[in-house]
Amino acid sequence: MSAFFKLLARNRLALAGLIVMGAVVLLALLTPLLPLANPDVTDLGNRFKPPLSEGALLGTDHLGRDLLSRLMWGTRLSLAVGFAAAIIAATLGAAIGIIAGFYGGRTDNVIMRGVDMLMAFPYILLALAIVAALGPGLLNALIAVAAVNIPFFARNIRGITVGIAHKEFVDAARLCGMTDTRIIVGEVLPNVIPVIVIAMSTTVGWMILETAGLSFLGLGSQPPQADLGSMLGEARSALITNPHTSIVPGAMILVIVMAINLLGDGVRDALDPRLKSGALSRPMPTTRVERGAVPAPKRNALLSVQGLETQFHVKNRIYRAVGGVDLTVEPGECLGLIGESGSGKSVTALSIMGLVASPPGVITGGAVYYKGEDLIGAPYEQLRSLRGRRVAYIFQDPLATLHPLYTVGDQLIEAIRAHHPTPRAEARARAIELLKSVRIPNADQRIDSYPHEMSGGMRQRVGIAMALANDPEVIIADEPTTALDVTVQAQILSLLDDLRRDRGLAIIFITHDFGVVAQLCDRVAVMYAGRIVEEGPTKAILNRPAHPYTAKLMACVPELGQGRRELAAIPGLPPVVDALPQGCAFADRCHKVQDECRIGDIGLRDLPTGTRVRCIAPETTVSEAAL
Ligand SMILES: Nc1ncnc2c1ncn2[C@@H]1O[C@H](COP(=O)(O)OP(=O)(O)OP(=O)(O)O)[C@@H](O)[C@H]1O
Repeated sequence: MSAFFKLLARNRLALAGLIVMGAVVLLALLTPLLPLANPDVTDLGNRFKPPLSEGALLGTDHLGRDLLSRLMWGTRLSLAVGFAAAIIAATLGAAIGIIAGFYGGRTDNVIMRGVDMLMAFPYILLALAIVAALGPGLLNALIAVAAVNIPFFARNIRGITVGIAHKEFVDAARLCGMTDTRIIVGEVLPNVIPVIVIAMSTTVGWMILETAGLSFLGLGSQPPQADLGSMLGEARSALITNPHTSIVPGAMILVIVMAINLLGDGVRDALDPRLKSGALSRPMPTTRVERGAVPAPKRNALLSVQGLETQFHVKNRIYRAVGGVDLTVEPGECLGLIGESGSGKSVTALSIMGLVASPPGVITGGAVYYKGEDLIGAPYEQLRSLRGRRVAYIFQDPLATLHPLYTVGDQLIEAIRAHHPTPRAEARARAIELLKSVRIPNADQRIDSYPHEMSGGMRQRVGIAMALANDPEVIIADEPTTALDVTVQAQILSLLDDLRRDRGLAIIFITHDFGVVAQLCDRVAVMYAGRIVEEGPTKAILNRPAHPYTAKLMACVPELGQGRRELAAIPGLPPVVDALPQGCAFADRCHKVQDECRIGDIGLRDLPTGTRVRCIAPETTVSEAAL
């Protein structure tokens, strides 16, 4: 709750709305206690007194009644009716929407066609018809306003419920044998409540206006009772001669509706959890860079990452996702980047081309040298010309990266023409060639398929074809085979292996899977809590893992034909990256932990096996390794 208020307070307009609305509601609540004149007592001798007159701060109306007093009592009534109508409309509309969306089929059809019929009438006409049928009066106006707003809530909530009713957690609740009522109350309702609150906060102002409208027409509050609409209605005849009688209630309506709308927008933004990490704010075209000294290039590698540090600044917390990573990759070489989920592999890969979304991402240190040129902090135009053309990415889920409404051919052609303006026919021929090179059968026809018409393996090949579209020198593949079955995975791996041999591609291959590393990678870097803990030739690491974490990771992998062996899961969880411990981040989970492991910064040190390890008591000791 306090997080909600903090978020709300960050939005200055919403905060202003909250303060104004709070003051208006407080005044309305305190009205009976304030020393105000009786709002209904007429005094014809004192008609139309101007504002700031003695005994009448805001003047008097056509019957000599005190305008300040009528304004306070009228505001109280208008707010009460507006809020009551909003609560009634939200409750009934949400109930109707949830039932229609949850049960679907005929129930949904019958209910929603009824709602459609109500929505077919203009709001105010429908409200007028209801009041005409029930008779004028404030209660009937409230019923009319609530009734005309029920369809709005029903439609909104039904749409949300349809999506939720088909989610896995609802299926799981059904499988547990829960009744429909329990599923609706326990699973569906908590998910739609934020939407109801948001819809209410943005419509309550509208309902206050509608009630005022009915009172203005004489169908709401009846004389002598004052509400804001009836005050305006009564002042209509003196609009020119005594404008203050209209301005006073009119200004109050304006203030209330503006304040509620600003507050409603703020509530909506604060309730959306994606906004907390800046997900809906427009990301910068490249990751924000705030680094100190820039490390000099160590050697002339094709791509060399040095001391890379990337953080996420979310409110007052700092998540150190990447804490000083060094990597190099040469033409024709495949470097595996392996580690548990959350170890910082993807953030490292995305930082290379400045693709980490800012906000909240910030590169706080290090350098990325591509052919000796530092890419961190490079101008957007330079990065843009390198992205896809020199350094290309393949992501894990091609269904999420391919556009669902364009054919794969269109998307390939766009990728080709983004860097090399070529005639469309030529680009199409090249796209077919690319599809053939990733072994898609019937490439000439498949080019006109939409992503959903292809299998997962084929889509992933399209992703690879797109990465190859501009003949890049480096490909960064972020778990491209995780979502695929083993046969397709083997095909994709052999395809990548052939490509790097034929074209001299450098590949950084991110994975969880040591099997994949063994098959494809020349060298491997093991990441833990944002740092490389072991790095070296694949064979050396697979034969003699030196870091206890690497050894434990490998012990988790089942091996066919190796007899019965206990699969040792690593106890505990990786540390949270906004509170990393001193010394070795793996210490709490390590079976060889000593006091020294928790002190200072442990650096990477070379072992005679040709690997480097960040551990003071490696599994393979120097003398052992030298044997
Ligand atoms: N927008 C964000 N805000 C805060 N923290 C983030 C954000 N994005 C990533 N992180 C954190 O950065 C760390 C590294 O994430 P990253 O995605 O690089 O892990 P990973 O090793 O690639 O995991 P996986 O294998 O599951 O993809 C994680 O602890 C994650 O929680």
